[in-house]
Amino acid sequence: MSTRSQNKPPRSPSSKNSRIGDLHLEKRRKVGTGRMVGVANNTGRGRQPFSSVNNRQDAAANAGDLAGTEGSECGTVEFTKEEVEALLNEKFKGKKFDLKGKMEQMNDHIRKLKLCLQWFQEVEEGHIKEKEKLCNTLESAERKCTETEMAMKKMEVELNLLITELTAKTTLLQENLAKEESEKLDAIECQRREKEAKVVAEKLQASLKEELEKAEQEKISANQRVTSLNDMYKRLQEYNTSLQQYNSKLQTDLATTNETLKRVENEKATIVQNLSTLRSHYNALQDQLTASRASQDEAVKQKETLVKEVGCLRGELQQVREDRDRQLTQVQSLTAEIARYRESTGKSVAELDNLTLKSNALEETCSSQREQIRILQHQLAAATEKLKMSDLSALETRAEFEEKKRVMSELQDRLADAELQLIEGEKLRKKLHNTILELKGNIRVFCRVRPLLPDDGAGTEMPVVSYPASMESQDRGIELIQSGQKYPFTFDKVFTHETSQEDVFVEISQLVQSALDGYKVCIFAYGQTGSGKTYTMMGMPEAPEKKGLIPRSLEQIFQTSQLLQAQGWKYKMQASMLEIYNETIRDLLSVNRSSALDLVRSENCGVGKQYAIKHDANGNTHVSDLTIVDVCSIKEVSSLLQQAAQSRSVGKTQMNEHSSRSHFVFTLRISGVNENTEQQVQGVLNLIDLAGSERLSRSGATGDRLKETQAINKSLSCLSDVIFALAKKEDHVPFRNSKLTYLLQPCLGGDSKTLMFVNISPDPSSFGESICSLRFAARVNSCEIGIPRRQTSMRSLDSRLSYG
Ligand SMILES: Nc1ncnc2c1ncn2[C@@H]1O[C@H](COP(=O)(O)OP(=O)(O)OP(=O)(O)O)[C@@H](O)[C@H]1O
Repeated sequence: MSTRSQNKPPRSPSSKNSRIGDLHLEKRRKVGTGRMVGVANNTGRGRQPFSSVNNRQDAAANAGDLAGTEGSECGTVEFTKEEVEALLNEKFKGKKFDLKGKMEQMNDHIRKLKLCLQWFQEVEEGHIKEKEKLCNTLESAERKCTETEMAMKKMEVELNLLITELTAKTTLLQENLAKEESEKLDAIECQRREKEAKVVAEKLQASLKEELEKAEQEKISANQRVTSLNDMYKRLQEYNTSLQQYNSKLQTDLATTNETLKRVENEKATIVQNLSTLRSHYNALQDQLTASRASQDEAVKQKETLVKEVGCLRGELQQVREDRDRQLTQVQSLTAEIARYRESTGKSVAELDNLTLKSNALEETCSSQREQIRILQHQLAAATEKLKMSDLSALETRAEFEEKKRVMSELQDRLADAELQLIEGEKLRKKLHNTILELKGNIRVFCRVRPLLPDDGAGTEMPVVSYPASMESQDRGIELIQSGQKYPFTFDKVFTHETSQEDVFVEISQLVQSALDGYKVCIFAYGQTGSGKTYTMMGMPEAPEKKGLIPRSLEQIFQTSQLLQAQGWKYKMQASMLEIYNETIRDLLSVNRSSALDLVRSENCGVGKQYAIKHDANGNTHVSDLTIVDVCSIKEVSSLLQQAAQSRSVGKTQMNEHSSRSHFVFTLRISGVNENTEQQVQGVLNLIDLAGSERLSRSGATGDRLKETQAINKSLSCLSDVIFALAKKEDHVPFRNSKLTYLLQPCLGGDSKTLMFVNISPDPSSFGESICSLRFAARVNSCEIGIPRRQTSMRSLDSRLSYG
């Protein structure tokens, strides 16, 4: 057993070869011959059932024994390789002319050969049945996988629709809520303003009330003053009346006095008359004077008394007059005082009027303010009502919102459940996908035939490529035809010249997806120059439908990584691009533009930047000093691809106008971490466009081109050496013989998922190269590499996203 196979993990029971080996073992046990010499060991791989023969004679004798004993007993005989070889090499013994003896020996030999043939047919049938069984298992697994994928996609679409609907509803509700909230805020603001206005109005009312009270007080005091003035006026009027009465009394007294005076004067006149009478009488009396002197004296005395009396009366009158004047002065002063009082009363009245007016004005202001207050109160009541209403509606909206929130959280729970289911489904899908890949073999080979080009020798010869129509090799078989002879090949998939770029990509999209799941994935295109490798890998990026696998894979990687964000995955991508030209590595993303010159110098003088390839324990490849660029979008990678395309070594050959003269290696390192599960994955996607193989005789190359072609052919032959060594499970695999094989070591000999495209030209003149390519591809197809291993771990607290 080789060192490589010792290191390999135990093979799964589903492994095709071990199952065939087991079948053999079982069959042998059934036969019960006990002749299990080396079968279990040697047929364990299913590919080399026979060990080399050391002693052919013994083996032939064994075969003879076998044919003689078991063949007759059981009808089924098994042969080892040694036995078969011994049988084939068996020489007839006996004398030269013992024809009978030889005849018998020949008959015996023919019988053994028939038995051997019968055994071969049985083994072949067993193989075919097993193959059919495996095919059926594969188909059912694929069907299951497709169904699961369909269900997942459907569920995803439904969930996306649900999420969109919910998001729209939430937005609407949030808008409504925001509207309601703003209305509520407006109402609150309005209420606040109204409250302020109310407070101001109340303050105003209070101040007005105070003023009113003051005015009323003033009014009361004024009224009191008016009342007191009125009282005084009344009293003065009364006094005036009493004075007038007194005056009139005095006038009456004066009149009485005047009457008395008149009476007195009348009396005086009477007296004078009396006097005259008396004088006459005097005369008479003179006579009587004497007689009457006495009477005269008496009369004089009387007169004196009367004069005294008149004087007294005059004094009295004077006194009365003085009294009257005094009274008059008093009346005048009282009148003046009354006038003054009247004046002051008038002033008070005016003041009172003024105050009344002011009071009226104040009352009017008060009433208008009251009216205003009433309106404001009305408005306040309306605003409060509105506020209540908006509070109610806000409550309703809030309740509705809460309800919606509850529904939403329910839906979110359901969504989370569905997402969990999705994750589970995704896990199942990955598992199934990996099982399928394991069943299919870890290094798979797809064949692609390009269409005939105008420059090809179309129509001059018969077509060289055909596709068998049998169900068994549908989409998997290809036949090369030359001179009526068919050379059939079967691969994992055969794409005809009509297959579009998209259809090709569909077949590898799952493999690309594996890189995101933490696998190392390697896809490379192999074929003669001009067979469509660059078209397959890069395509024509300017025409979207003709985009090749590299841009399509990157688009898928970025799109899927975006989608996986919903499941908590965060990815970091780093891209690097290099070419191997004449066994020298060139960094295609180097900013140092002189690298091309370096290259020429390095080739010619053996100097220049040396990029060293190293593999670590995890099977990760590092190229020292290589530019690694962090990329976040397809746009960034596209511009890097453009930059690389411009730096690539391209030349014109007789077979291709723009021939890639180097191996182009695009590497995308993917580091993912799941924030929810703390799971970490590290995948690598290697996309390689190999330089075209070319026969020197056909290439017509000379000088540098010849050197290039030789370098290309050498590295490709190193690649085939590696593949052959792997196929033969040799102890030593010459990975280090070329930069290309050393770079691809983890993909070819490690735990990567590797896919090779073998590109074929349908041009009849390329038949030779095509058959070489197909034979090489068939060899690769039979090659086993390690079981793909996913690079996954759990994130520790302080770990960072980094490349190993
Ligand atoms: N499937 C296809 N459909 C249409 N045209 C194709 C297809 N495959 C290849 N071609 C055309 O064939 C020509 C050669 O293809 P391409 O340059 O891809 O070959 P190549 O194998 O990369 O050659 P080299 O090894 O010399 O670089 C190009 O003009 C390309 O457009």
